[in-house]
Amino acid sequence: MQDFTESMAAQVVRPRNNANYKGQNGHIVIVAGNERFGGAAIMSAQAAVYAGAGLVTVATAAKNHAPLHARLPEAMVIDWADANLPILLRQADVIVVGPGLGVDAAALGILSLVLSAVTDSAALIIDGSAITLIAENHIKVLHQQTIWTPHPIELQRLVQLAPPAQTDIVLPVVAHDQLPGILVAKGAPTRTIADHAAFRNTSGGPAMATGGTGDTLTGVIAAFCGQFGFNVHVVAAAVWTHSAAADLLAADQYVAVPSQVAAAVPKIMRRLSQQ
Ligand SMILES: NC(=O)C1=CN([C@@H]2O[C@H](COP(=O)(O)OP(=O)(O)OC[C@H]3O[C@@H](n4cnc5c(N)ncnc54)[C@H](O)[C@@H]3O)[C@@H](O)[C@H]2O)[C@@H](O)CC1
Ligand SMILES: Nc1ncnc2c1ncn2[C@@H]1O[C@H](COP(=O)(O)OP(=O)(O)O)[C@@H](O)[C@H]1O
Ligand SMILES: [Mg+2]
Repeated sequence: MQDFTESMAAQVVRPRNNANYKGQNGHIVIVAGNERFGGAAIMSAQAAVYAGAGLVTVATAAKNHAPLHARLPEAMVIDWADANLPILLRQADVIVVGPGLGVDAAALGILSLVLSAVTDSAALIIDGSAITLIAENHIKVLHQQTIWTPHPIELQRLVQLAPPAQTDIVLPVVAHDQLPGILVAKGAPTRTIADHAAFRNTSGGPAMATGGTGDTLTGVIAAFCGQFGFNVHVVAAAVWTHSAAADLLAADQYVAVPSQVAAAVPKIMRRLSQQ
């Protein structure tokens, strides 16, 4: 497994053309946030906006609409029970499903809807509750452009491998056999794995050990795929950038508060683009 460094991230995050417009930077649809976990949807959406997504729409429980708009006016919103959601999902360049989704019957229904609406050309980021639901219900995901973002316990649910067995040698084999697309095995360090490449992240640290850090990562990965395409280097660069933003805060804060991490991402992207 190869270290993923700042100079590798700088090969992904290049300066924008002068004529660049929002339609070229990806329409992201984030399906997230039940009545308890609205914050997860807000953090994912904030990170997507701050990492440069062209358009961000959040499909979430009705209760979360006003708080989302108050915190993040850049994001659009749709009720996740709205009959138009499948149309929106079919228009998306990148879909995030799972942060704060919950694991009840309603959440399972929404996840099934997403899995049936995603088009072949869209990237699909599966996180949090969606991973737990897929594992518990033995759902087979066939979508090729999938990005899985489990923490070690979610990964254990998914592939029946306890955290100590999630080694650099074993994970690529298991990912190849069981998970289509790209695996982001979060931890210290996070490893980003595809069929022909595997990277160990070199940024980040324990200041990130707080609820919401993973929700924020989903938005950064989504925005990177929306702007730079779907491949393992782009995803590893998103992981590096998210943790580097946390490192920036950790230089003079004990805790890298997730919404502050999102707010620091544009600074890191600017630094990368100037290299
Ligand atoms: N503000 C919010 O709305 C938040 C919502 N969240 C959502 O809440 C749902 C449940 O997620 P959770 O991850 O809390 O619950 P889970 O039940 O999936 O996993 C939690 C368990 O995993 C363990 N764990 C996590 N990382 C670990 C590591 N690196 N090594 C060893 N053990 C580890 C925890 O200690 C805990 O026992 C998800 O949908 C998530 O997106 C969380 O992100 C927290 C914040
Ligand atoms: N000690 C640590 N060192 C590096 N990264 C960490 C550390 N602790 C947590 N993280 C990062 O924080 C994130 C936690 O994700 P997750 O558990 O899904 O959070 P949540 O679901 O609460 O948003 C991952 O990206 C993980 O790599
Ligand atoms: Mg999580």
